[in-house]
Amino acid sequence: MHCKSNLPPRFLQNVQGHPSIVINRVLKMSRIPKITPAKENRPGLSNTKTNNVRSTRTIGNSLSDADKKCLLLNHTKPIVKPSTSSTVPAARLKRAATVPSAINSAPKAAKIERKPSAGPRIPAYDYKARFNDLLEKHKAVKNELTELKDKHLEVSDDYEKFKDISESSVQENKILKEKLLNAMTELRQITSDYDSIKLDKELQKREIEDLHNKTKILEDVTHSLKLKSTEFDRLKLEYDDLNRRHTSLKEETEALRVLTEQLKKVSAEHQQLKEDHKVALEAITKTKCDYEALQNIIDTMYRDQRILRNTVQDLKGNIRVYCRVRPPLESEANKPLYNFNVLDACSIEIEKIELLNSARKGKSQHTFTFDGIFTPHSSQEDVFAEVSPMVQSALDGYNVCIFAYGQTGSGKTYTMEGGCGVEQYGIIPRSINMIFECMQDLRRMGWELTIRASFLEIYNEVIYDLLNSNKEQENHDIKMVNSKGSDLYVSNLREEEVKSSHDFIRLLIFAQRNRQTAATLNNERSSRSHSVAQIKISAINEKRKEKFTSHLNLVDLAGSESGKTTQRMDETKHINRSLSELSKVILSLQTNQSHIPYRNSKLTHLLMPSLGGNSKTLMLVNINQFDVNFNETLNSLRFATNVNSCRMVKAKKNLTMVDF
Ligand SMILES: Nc1ncnc2c1ncn2[C@@H]1O[C@H](COP(=O)(O)OP(=O)(O)OP(=O)(O)O)[C@@H](O)[C@H]1O
Repeated sequence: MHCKSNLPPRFLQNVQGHPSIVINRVLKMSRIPKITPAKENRPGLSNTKTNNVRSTRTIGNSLSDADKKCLLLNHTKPIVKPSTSSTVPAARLKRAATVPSAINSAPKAAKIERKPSAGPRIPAYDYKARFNDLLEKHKAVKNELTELKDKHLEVSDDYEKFKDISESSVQENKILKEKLLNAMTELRQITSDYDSIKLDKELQKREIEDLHNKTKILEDVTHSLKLKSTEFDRLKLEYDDLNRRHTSLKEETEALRVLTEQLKKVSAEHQQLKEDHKVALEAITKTKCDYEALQNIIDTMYRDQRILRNTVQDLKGNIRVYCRVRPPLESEANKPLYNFNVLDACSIEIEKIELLNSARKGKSQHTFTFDGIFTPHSSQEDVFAEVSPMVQSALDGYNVCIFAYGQTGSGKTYTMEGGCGVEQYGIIPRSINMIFECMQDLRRMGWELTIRASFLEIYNEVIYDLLNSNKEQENHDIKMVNSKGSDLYVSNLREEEVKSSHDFIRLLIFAQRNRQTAATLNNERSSRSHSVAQIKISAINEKRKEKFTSHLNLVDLAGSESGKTTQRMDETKHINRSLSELSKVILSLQTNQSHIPYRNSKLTHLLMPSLGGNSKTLMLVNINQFDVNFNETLNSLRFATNVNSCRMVKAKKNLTMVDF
């Protein structure tokens, strides 16, 4: 490009437009003898070989970028030393070859131009014509010469310019050649580097491929390892499971072995037992027979015992009266006492010496005889020992009534209910204990017992249910169970089944509390009311086809002393009436009256089944030793003596035959 800028525009135009014409002109100029340019300054005309090289170089200088690239590519080919001729592509050789051929073709064209134009042949004899023709030719040649001279001048100028340009081009060419050589060296270096890089790259590529393959293999291995790991886990679980099963099987086997050994032993023992069993069975059969025989004997004995017991009771009397003297309490130590003497097991003597200044001067001495006397030293157990045959009678099927009679503070409640602790238990809790203890023996003899309990209070001839804690009490009337009138019941009265002594004690405590609450509401009511604990015993013996129902009435009577206030007068009226009615009933029974006035008071009416011929009655007359209560004590003892003098007819058992 640099070259182009140094050429004159016209030349450049020619060169760019028609390179062959320029070359022709140059060749033509080389034939002009006047101009003898230096051989080296005339490009491409000395010999073909040089021309070829030069023209190649010239052409190389004016190579297009594409050719240069092509050339570069040829040089950047792998390091194989090419032969000079074979490395040049055929196309390029052809192009290079066209340059000399164009140069060579220039003289031919000049020759053709100098040929005379073809016209009619001048005969040899026509010298004039030939001369004219020669003149014409001479003119033409002369003109041509002039023309050529002008052109020569013109071309000489161009040549000079071209020469300068050529020189500068040669210089440039040299520089470029050097540059090209440098570039070629660099290129070779780069090519070598490139080749080594390429090799490296190839190697790296192979390595990468290797690595890739290895990665792939590794991935495969990892995947297979993962699978193996999963398989391993599964197998481990299976192994653990199998191990466990193995252990348990081992244990089971061991246990089985032990069991087998035991089984052998047991089998031997079983055989032995079988033989023993056979012997035992024979023994049992024999024992059963003996047992049945014994049972019959026991039954007979029990019956006889019962008969005897009741015979004794009958002989003793169905109304029995005991006297109990309570000891003074610590708080009553300073109270003056009257004298009393226990003459024998059944007689008591009380004595009071009246002061000389009193209206009734002298000694007041009274002797009373009862079925038994309990001194202040007698324990609750001593008392119950005498009472228990009555409870036994209730278990034998008799109606029984046990009274505690006496003035307020004489020890009635203590005797019937008792104090705290088992030792202090009175007749009521001891009776229930005895009933439940005997129940076991009766069960063995085929008796099934049902115990029901109710607690009531009679105050001023009104019945109160002590198992009902409501202030508003329902009406309680004494009614007949059936038309025979042998059995009675109290309407709206709660009756609880008791399964144990504990059940009964719980109910007793509940009844006591209800009675105490009523007492606080109504001044000292507890002392002025009759308290009745009813125990109903229902027994059935399926084997013997017998059943009975008996009542055990345990009565804590109201204080028997006369009242001093108006209210007390009213209470005393009721109490005295009921006690006198009780006395009347007992006397009527004693004298075998056709009419027994049971219904004259609530108490006698209620106790009717337990006071009649078909019952047993025990009265405990409680007295204290206080001098001040001497007269009341005397009254109590007189009342008890009256009762004691009454001897009932032989008691009848409530036994009935049952057809199951
Ligand atoms: N045998 C006895 N041994 C010891 N203490 C007794 C005896 N008898 C009664 N007592 C005591 O005497 C006091 C009065 O007895 P208790 O309350 O039983 O008399 P009561 O006749 O029932 O009186 P009330 O008619 O007022 O109910 C009580 O504190 C009681 O513990």
